[in-house]
Amino acid sequence: MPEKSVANIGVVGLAVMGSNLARNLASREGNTVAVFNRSRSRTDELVAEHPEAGFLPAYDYEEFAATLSKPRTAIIMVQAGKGTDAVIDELVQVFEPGDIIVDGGNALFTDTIRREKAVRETGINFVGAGISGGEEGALNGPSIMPGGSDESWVTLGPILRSIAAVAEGEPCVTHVGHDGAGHFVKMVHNGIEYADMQLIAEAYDLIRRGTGKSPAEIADIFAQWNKGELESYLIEITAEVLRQVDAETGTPLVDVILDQAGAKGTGAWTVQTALDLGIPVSGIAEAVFARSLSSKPAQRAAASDLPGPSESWKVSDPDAFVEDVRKALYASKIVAYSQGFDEIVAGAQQYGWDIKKGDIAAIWRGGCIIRAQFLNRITEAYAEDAGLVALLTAPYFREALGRTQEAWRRVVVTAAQAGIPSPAFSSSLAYYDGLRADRLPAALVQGQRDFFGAHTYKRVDKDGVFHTLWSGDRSEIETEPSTH
Ligand SMILES: NC(=O)C1=CN([C@@H]2O[C@H](COP(=O)(O)OP(=O)(O)OC[C@H]3O[C@@H](n4cnc5c(N)ncnc54)[C@H](OP(=O)(O)O)[C@@H]3O)[C@@H](O)[C@H]2O)C=CC1
Ligand SMILES: O=C(CO)[C@H](O)[C@H](O)COP(=O)(O)O
Repeated sequence: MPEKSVANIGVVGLAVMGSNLARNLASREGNTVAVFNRSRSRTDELVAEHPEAGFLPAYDYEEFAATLSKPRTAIIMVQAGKGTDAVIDELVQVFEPGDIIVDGGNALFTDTIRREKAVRETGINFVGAGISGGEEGALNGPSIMPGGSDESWVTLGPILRSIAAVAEGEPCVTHVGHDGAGHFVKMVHNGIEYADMQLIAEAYDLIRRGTGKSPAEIADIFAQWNKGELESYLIEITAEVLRQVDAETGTPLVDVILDQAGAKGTGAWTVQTALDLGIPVSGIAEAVFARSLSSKPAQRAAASDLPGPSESWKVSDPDAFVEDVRKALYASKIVAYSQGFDEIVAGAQQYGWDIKKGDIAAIWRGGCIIRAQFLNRITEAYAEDAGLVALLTAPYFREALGRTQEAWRRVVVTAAQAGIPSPAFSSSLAYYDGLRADRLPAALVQGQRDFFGAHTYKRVDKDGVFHTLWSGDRSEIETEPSTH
C-alpha cells in the first residue's frame, strides 16, 4: 500500500453529485480531498478541470485508503443500490476499525439499516446521510440528513456543518437519528418534493388552459407568487423553466419537452413505506401516480378520444381565478407537508428513532429542493407543540387553511367540470375534508367487512367487539376481534 495519508476526507463516485461535493469539501479551510471513481476518466477530468481544489486522485481502493489520514472518512456518492453495495464491499477490505464510511446517495433506508449493521460488525462506522440540493447544492451547500451512530456524528458533524447550506445563520444539517433515520427523512423529503412539483404543475396547467396565458406570462405570475407565502426554490425555478424559449423552434421550451415525467424511485419508496406504516400520504401518492400515468403513451393514445365535458370552459375572471389557484396551491402544499411529517413520526416510532420534527423543517430551509420560507412556520409549530398530532392543525396552518379552503374548493370543482386533471389538488382537499369530518363512511366499510368476512366491528355506544349474524337471524353477538 502506498504511504501517502495526507487527505483528511475522501469521495468515491465523481458523477454530478460526488464531483460537486468533492469541490465543496476542497473549498473549505483545512480540507484535503482524496477522490476516486470506478472509471478513471471521471477522476482525471475532475482533477484536470479543478486544479484549484488540490485533489489527491486515487485509481484503486488500496491507493484511496492509503491517501486518507486515520481514522479515515470517505463519502460515497454512487448510483444507489448495487453500486453502493459494491463500493462498501471494496472499502471494508481496505479500511480499518474506527474509520467512517458515509453513504450520501439516495439509498433506501432499509438498505441503510442492513448496511450499518453489517459494516458495524467489522468495527468500521457506517453512516447513511441523505443529501439534497442537486448539482448546485452539492457544490455550494446542500441540506444534509445524516443517520448513524453518535460516535460517528462527533467526527462527522464538524465536516458536514462546514459544507452544508446555511439558512438564517444555521447550517442545514442535524444528526437525524441512528442507522437509517437520515435516509428515511431524505426519502420523505423527496416524497414531499414530488407532491410540491405536481401541485405546481397542476397550477400551471389550470392557469394556462383556463386563461390562455402564455408560459412567459405564467412565469411572471410564479415570480410574483415567489414574493409571498409560496416563496420557495421550486416556485422560483418554475418561473425560470416557463420563461425559457427553445433555441431551435423559438417556442416555449415547456412546449417541446415530452410530457412524460421520469422518476428514480424515492417518491415510490415514500408511498410504499407509508402504506406499510398505515399513513395516508395521498397527495404524495397522487404525485407519484401522475408521473406514472404521464409515462404510459400507449394507454394515453388509446384513451385520447374518450369523451370529456360537453361544454367548453373559459374562465370569466382570470385574475380571480389565478388568485384561487394560488390559494389552492398553498392549501394543498400544507397537506403534503403535514402528510410527510406524519410519515416521519410513524417511521420514528416504528424504528425507534428520536427525530426532532422542528429540526428537520429547519434543515430543509436551505440547500435542498423543497427549501422554502414556509418551513419556518413548521419549525415554529413544533416548537409550540412538540406533540402536535397533525401539522395542519397548528394555529398558523389552521388560519391559512381557513382563508384558502373556499378558493381550493372552487378550483377543484372547476378542474373537474373542465376535465383538467388535478389529482394532487383534489386528493389533498379530500384528505382535508376526511380528516375534519365528524363521521366517515368507514362505518359502512366495517359493516361490509363484517358481512362478507365476519371481520367484526366496534360500536360508538359501548365497549367491545361485535359481529352481526348476517347469514343467520341477523342478531348481534359480542365476540373476539377478527384475526382473519
Ligand atoms: N443527481 C441529483 O440531483 C441527486 C442525486 N442524489 C444521489 O446521489 C448519488 C449520486 O448521484 P449522481 O451524481 O447523479 O450519480 P449517478 O446516480 O448517476 O451514479 C453515477 C456514479 O455511480 C458510480 N457507480 C455506479 N455503479 C457503480 C459500481 N458498481 N461501483 C462503483 N461505482 C459505481 C458511477 O461510476 P462510473 O463513472 O464508473 O460509472 C458514477 O460515479 C445517487 O445515489 C443519487 O441518487 C442525491 C441528491 C440529488
Ligand atoms: O434527491 C434528489 C433531490 O432531492 C434528486 O434530484 C432525485 O433524483 C429526484 O428524484 P427523481 O429523479 O425521482 O425526480
